[in-house]
Amino acid sequence: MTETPLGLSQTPACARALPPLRVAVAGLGAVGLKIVEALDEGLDGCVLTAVSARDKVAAADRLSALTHPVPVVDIGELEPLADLVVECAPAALLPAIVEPFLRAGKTAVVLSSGALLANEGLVATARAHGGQIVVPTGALLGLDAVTAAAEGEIRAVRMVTRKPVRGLVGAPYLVENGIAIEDITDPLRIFHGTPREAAVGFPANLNVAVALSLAGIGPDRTTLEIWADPALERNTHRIEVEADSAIFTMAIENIPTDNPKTGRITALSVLAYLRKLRAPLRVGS
Ligand SMILES: NC(=O)C1=CN([C@@H]2O[C@H](COP(=O)(O)OP(=O)(O)OC[C@H]3O[C@@H](n4cnc5c(N)ncnc54)[C@H](OP(=O)(O)O)[C@@H]3O)[C@@H](O)[C@H]2O)C=CC1
Ligand SMILES: O=C([O-])CC(=O)C(=O)O
Repeated sequence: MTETPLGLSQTPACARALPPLRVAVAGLGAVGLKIVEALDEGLDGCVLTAVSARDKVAAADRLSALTHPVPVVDIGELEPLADLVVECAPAALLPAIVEPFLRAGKTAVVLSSGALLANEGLVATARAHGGQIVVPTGALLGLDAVTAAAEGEIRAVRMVTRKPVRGLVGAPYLVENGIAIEDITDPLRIFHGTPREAAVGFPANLNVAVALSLAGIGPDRTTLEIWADPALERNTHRIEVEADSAIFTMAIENIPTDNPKTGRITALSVLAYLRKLRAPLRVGS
């Protein structure tokens, strides 16, 4: 046996090791492509077996550098090819991607978590067939602490999101309410409400608020402010939780990907989750 830096004994590889988990990725944008590339480079316990993209020709080009090429198929064809799907596509596609996996008793990792609120039946489908929907921490932080606090009593969860203007333009809430932010010179509070309302008004911008609400006291009791800030370069989220076990404040400044709405840490959160699935030492819940 060898000693690891943790002082834990490193035993020889287990003769009864589980086969690698077959992973499919639906959507090859800022999140999906990063996950695909990392899986292709090798991630313990997982193997990429299929991807889905809107434009298969463009996808073939994006995937041309993969060492282990995988089929590019329509989202309805993914399920037989994998044990788990990572949904990282536009929110409207959530049920079409996730439902076949849940019906087969498999796992669906959901990035478009805001769309779960309009598709709550997916939870019943998972329950009925032994599947599981996983909402990763994504672009946020501390959902382990929030779920722990929810085992006791949480009195309040407040979130304030500040984003650069380019991370918010085009959101339906702004269009429908005639709120123009393109030329603002000072920070502007553009929304004050609940994650349920934000999931409708900002479907591509505030998945994090819905994820937080599902971890804690739900999409109607969590409060949310959204600010457009022309001086910001990063998507920032500040969260305050008051519970009978603890009072805590968390903040994150997300460096955007090529998609200004999406932080770099989002894909990394999924990779961390996948790595834990077959790891002999698992840190964090
Ligand atoms: N939970 C969280 O913390 C976070 C969640 N998100 C959410 O995750 C999701 C993915 O984000 P991101 O990668 O930045 O988004 P992108 O817009 O960069 O990527 C989405 C991809 O889905 C592809 N797509 C469109 N239609 C289909 C289809 N029919 N079949 C397969 N793929 C399709 C798009 O292709 P094309 O470009 O050709 O149209 C695009 O490549 C979004 O819903 C986003 O809101 C993002 C950040 C954080
Ligand atoms: O919630 C989202 O969809 C994205 C987000 O705020 C971020 O990346 O910081």
